[in-house]
Amino acid sequence: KNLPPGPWGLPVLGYLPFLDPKAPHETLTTLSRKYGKIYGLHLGSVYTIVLSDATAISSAFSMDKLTGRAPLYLTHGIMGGYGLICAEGSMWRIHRKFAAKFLRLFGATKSARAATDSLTEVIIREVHDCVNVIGDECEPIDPLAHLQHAIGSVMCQLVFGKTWSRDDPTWLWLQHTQEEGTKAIGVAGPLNFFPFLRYIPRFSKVVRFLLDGKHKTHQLYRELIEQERKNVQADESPQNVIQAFLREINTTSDKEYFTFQQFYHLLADIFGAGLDTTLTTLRWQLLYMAACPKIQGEIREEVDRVLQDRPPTIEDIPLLPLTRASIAETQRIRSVVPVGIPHATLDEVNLLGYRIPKGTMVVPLQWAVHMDPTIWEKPDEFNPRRFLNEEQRFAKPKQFMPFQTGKRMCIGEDLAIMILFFFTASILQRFEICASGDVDLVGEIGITLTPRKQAIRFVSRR
Ligand code: HEM
Repeated sequence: KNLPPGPWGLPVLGYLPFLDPKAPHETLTTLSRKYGKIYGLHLGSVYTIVLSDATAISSAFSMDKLTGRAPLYLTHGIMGGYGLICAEGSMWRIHRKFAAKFLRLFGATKSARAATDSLTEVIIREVHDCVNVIGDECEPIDPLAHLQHAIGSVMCQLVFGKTWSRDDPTWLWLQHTQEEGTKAIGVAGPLNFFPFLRYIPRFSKVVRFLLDGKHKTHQLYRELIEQERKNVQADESPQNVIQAFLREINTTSDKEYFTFQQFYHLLADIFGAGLDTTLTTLRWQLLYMAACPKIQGEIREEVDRVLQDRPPTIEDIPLLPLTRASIAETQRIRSVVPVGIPHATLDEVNLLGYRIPKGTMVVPLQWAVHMDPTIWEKPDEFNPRRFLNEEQRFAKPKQFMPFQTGKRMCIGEDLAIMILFFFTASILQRFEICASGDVDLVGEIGITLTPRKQAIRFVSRR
């Protein structure tokens, strides 16, 4: 049938029982070293191909026929194909365009320099508040709660047009639901491949939990929409995603795609996709700073030399190439989504000479690409300088793809880099980050690869 090579699996279960549940990305990477840059296997009933080469991923993900989402129970069953992350076809196309438009409008993309000032202000306010709160701590701490509040507040401002104080019960509840939801999705993993498992008590409980969390957050979004409705000014451009969507409902000719069901899912997607990934990256970044004091010192020296005592601005990004490179190196060495976010074929396609059937799940194996020793010398070593060119400017090789590539590439890359840059530069301006015992750089795999909870020391430099 001209399918790619790959390992045999068991009847019904396919290769699932042989994946290391604690590190599926490593099992898949080992297979890629054996079978090559494209191989196929069955995960339950889902036929899957795994790509572990940057050029192959780029050419695959540039095809229209590969813009589908993997046929998984969570994306298609629980999310029902709504929102942006799980949508396909016209729903996806229309909302991707809409999302790109409002991100440009809010200054969250490189091509929107004019509007970036107000967004910078929002981020700097939260960074400032965050470093002050961390500065008040006397003991080693896990900065998770402080960073979550700060980055969460940036996203809340952008998406809902409001923020909450750090001890507000609604905000604590929203963060908790988000966190537990992410864990539950991890537990529910096998359901993706065997939807019938939802009739088994252990899994039916998880499904109920996820659906319940979804309905309750949607209830909150409904209230936020009603509050925001009063703030919409007909003659002003929208200030947040809620206002942008409310305006679009009135002006669009694609009314059937701008329903309230879609509204709630889209808010959840932008908020969730923006918060979890950026927060996890920043946590890894601080851990690597603690684990590599010499590199931290060099970055701090750059920050001090360029910024002195003033807050960073967007124009500083190219002026601090080592700081920028350290963010990229963190994203390489600890891919937030090591297995990548899979796509699906909407029709039969030909890929690298193989016939890939319609409905195949296509995995862009970020871990294999980012840890390939033939591309990255000593890939296990944290070395930001691999992202500097001969002129010592920041440069991204094409094999670096934390945001993936092609038609469905992350729409929040510029925003994520802005947030990560402002936080990293400001934290290093104010503190020396020191280990408090061994730094655990292994992490835990769920939907994302996250650091284990652990304390580090923030030693004030003042
Ligand atoms: C370090 C931070 C981030 C990382 C590593 C990251 C990574 C990714 C990846 C790998 C994808 C899948 C792309 C694909 O399917 O080919 C994605 C999609 C997406 N990201 Fe991000 N992301 C980050 C930050 C953000 C932010 C700040 C936002 C908020 C605007 C965001 C919004 C989205 C959305 C809405 C999608 C779905 C796009 C689509 O399906 O068309 N992300 N992201």
